[in-house]
This record gives sequence, C-alpha cells and structure tokens, in this order.
Amino acid sequence: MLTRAYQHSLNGSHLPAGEPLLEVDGVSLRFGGVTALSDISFTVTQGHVHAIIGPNGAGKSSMLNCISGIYHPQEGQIRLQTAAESGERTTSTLTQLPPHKIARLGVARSFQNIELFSHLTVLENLMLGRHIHMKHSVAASMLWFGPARKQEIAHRRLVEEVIDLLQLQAFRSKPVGALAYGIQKRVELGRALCIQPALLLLDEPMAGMNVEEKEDMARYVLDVHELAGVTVVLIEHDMNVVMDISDWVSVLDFGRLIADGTPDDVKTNPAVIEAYLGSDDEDSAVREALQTMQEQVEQDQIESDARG
Ligand SMILES: Nc1ncnc2c1ncn2[C@@H]1O[C@H](COP(=O)(O)OP(=O)(O)OP(=O)(O)O)[C@@H](O)[C@H]1O
Repeated sequence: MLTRAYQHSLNGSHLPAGEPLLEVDGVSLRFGGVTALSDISFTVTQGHVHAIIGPNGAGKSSMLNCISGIYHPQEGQIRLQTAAESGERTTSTLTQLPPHKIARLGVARSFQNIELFSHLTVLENLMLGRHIHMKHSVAASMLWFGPARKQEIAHRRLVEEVIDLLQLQAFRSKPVGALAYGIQKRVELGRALCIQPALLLLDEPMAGMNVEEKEDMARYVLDVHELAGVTVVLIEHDMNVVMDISDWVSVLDFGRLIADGTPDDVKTNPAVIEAYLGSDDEDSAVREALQTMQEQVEQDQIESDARG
C-alpha cells in the first residue's frame, strides 16, 4: 500500500499475497560438460522478497537467466501465475519463451552491469522502460506529436510516480552517464519498475556499492516491495542485506539447491555454512558474515546445553 497518493499501481500482479507466483520445477541447465543447474525446484510467493544466494559460480545468474528467457533449460519447467483485475487466473510456461515475451507477461529485470543509455536523461531512460506498454513509437512520444501526445502524458504520469518513489527528482534531466554509480543503479531499478512488473528480478543490485549506497539501495528495494507491493527475486552477495530484507532464501551450491527457507532457517543450516566456508569465494565479507553466523550457532548451542 502506498503512503503517498499515487494514481497508478506499480505492481502488475493481482494475485493475493501468499499465493504461488512463480514455480521453478525440476530445472536443469547444461553448457556442454558444465552443469550450471541441476534439478532445481522452488516457489516464489506473491508478496515476498525472495533471495537467491550461493558462492561464486553456484548458478544464481543462470537461474535468473532461465526465468527471464535468456537461457532455456534442457529439463524442467518454469511457470508464472498471473491474475487479471477481474481475478481470472492464467498460468504461463516461461521455459521456452523468448525474453521479450516473458517481459510482456510482466517479468522485469535489472542486470549485474548497468544497462542504461548513458547519453539519455533519467526521464528518457525511464520512458524507455514504458515502451512495452506503448502503442506509438517511443520516438513519436518523445517528439510529442499526433495521437502519441495523449499516450505520452499517461505514461509520463506513471514515470513521475516512479521518480517520486525512488527519489530521483534532482536527477531527472541529467544524462545518466554523468550520475554517481549508486544513482545509476537506482535508475535501473526505476526502469524495471516502469514496466509495472508482476515480478521484479534484481541481479546484484548492490554490487560495487559502498556501505552507504548499499543501505540506500536496500531501503529502495524495500519501498518497492512494501509501498508498491511488488514481488522481488534478488541475487545478492551481502549476507547481512539478504538476511535483513528477504522473506525467503533459496541457496544454490554447484548448481544444486542446498537450502530453501526463511532467513532464520537458512542461516543456521549446516549445509549452507559448509558451502560458503568451503568455497573459494573471493568475497571475504561473505565468508566473514558466515563465520559470524557459525559462531552464533555454536554459542546458541552452548547456551542451550547450559540451560539443560
Ligand atoms: N553462457 C555460459 N557458457 C558456459 N558456461 C556458463 C555460461 N553461463 C554460466 N556458465 C557456467 O555455469 C556455472 C554457473 O554460473 P553462474 O554465472 O550462473 O553462477 P553465479 O552463481 O551467478 O556466479 P557469480 O556469483 O560469480 O556471478 C559456472 O560454472 C559458469 O562458468
């Protein structure tokens, strides 16, 4: 529910919270001799922030690429359940669809590396995020002529709401290439949100950020989720962020699903701790966070033994 008075709902899904939105069912993906994903099954629930975590090379990006249609798994199915405003349900199998068709069904994503038009302004980049809903060409809308004008005004209103939600007012007329990295990542989040997604896929939205930028970004992801009600699937390396903002966590290791549960379940799961501590993950912050978790688990055990 939005606290500010917005005209548009940025959440493209009309499913009630708690219902299965996306079902990953027995997905396997191979590149020649490399098995990137092996028989993966999990469910993304409407209304959740669902994190996918795992050491380097575990298969996280491959999983997101299968959901968004960039990769097509050799086995298994991925199904998206959508509901019209009338409540009528449709289940779409995404597994063999191309990315643009999956985007039209309401699955939006941001990438690990920023993929914006750096010479265009923030506003123009966000308007490009609307293009899948536009009947007239983006160029005609931007040039402000003919019947495109009415349509442009409606799209512009929605884009203004995204600018307001993500507090991008001060940057709206600036070319994206001139902005700080953290702001560019926020614009990327905004562009994905402009699709009015049923499901928002975020591939390491906080990668390369300093602590302050990470905290800001985590806040905006939570706003997108809590204020706009959008279901989010998130890949993130920073364990503290994951445990703070997620409702559900799926853990991959060497292409296998080794844990799937609430943050509390996952952080005390010995297989998860083992996977991270035994990995060659270069991200020392991840290793340190898990070391702390393991110490916490041991401490809890000692205290519980002491209590008898
Ligand atoms: N296009 C590809 N061609 C060949 N192998 C690939 C391809 N994409 C991924 N892989 C392999 O699949 C495995 C999983 O990679 P993936 O990038 O999905 O892992 P990840 O968990 O996202 O890693 P990271 O945290 O480092 O981004 C790796 O062994 C990787 O080398």
